[in-house]
Amino acid sequence: MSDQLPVIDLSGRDLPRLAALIGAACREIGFFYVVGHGVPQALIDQTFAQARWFFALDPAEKARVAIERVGNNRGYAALKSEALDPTRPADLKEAFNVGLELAADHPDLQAGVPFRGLNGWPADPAFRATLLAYFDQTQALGAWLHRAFACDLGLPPDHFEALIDRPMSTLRLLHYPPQPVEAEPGQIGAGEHTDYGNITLLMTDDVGGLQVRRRDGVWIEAPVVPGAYVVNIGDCLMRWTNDVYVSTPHRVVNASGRERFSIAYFLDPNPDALVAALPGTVAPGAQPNHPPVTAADYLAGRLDATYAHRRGGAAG
Ligand SMILES: O=C(O)CCC(=O)C(=O)O
Ligand SMILES: [Fe+2]
Repeated sequence: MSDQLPVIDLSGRDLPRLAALIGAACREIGFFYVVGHGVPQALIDQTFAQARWFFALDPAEKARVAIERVGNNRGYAALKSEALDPTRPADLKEAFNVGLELAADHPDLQAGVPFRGLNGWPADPAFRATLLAYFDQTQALGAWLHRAFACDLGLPPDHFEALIDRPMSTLRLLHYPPQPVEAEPGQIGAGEHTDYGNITLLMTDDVGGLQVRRRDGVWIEAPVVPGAYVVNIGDCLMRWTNDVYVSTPHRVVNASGRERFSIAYFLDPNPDALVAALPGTVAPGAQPNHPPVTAADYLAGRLDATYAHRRGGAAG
């Protein structure tokens, strides 16, 4: 079994050829890098610069956009407020989440569509503009990857298009302070977990620390590949493909002695997308592995299990 994750060059966007490479990675390990992805490096650099600016703000400023206040899984999640692996102490990371940006009078908000809500923004308009531009670029890249998935699965390339075009996606800035000496035993940057959505597009700085658990249980490093996105399959797409694609456990151990920044784009489908075994993924005569569920119900169930601030019927 390889101890390296595949690196796939998307330049030229040759769909049938790339779909085969991407599909193989999704079936075998559920993790791959993409280069030639078309997201401008300048925008990536600006987004990291904005992340550094935001996480350096006073605690009181960050608290103004706290996830508990903003709601709908948006805003600032403080250090040690989450445990991705509930059997371990809380994660040594802080985060800032952005969802699909809607006008205050958007009908989805009046209608109470799940996961629709207003983003909470710190005062600097450049922060908002940069993050929204980045959100759009990664959503577009993710949409193209879904064309490749469809092609690999024997479906029309646009199969997912209308199911992911008003997504519940979250753009998440992450900051991992250097692992402190007083960390509790077993406390790491991000505990072992699988992601919840369809795919995650992860950009990291040069610090490293992402680890991926191969299907034989062995942990391997996901080294920094400058400019590349780490793409991984989430549980929702695994379920949608009737477990043909695999979501793979991963974690972050920041043993570098330096602070670490990363930017994750979690691509979740539209709230009302029905996640039911895709045509061709169930063997003739067999039953699907999972009952159908809407993408919103599925995501809500997964987030509720991880985040204390959502428990007890709170709207956010
Ligand atoms: O920061 C990273 O490198 C990965 C974070 C991650 O896996 C997550 O937030 O789901
Ligand atoms: Fe993750």
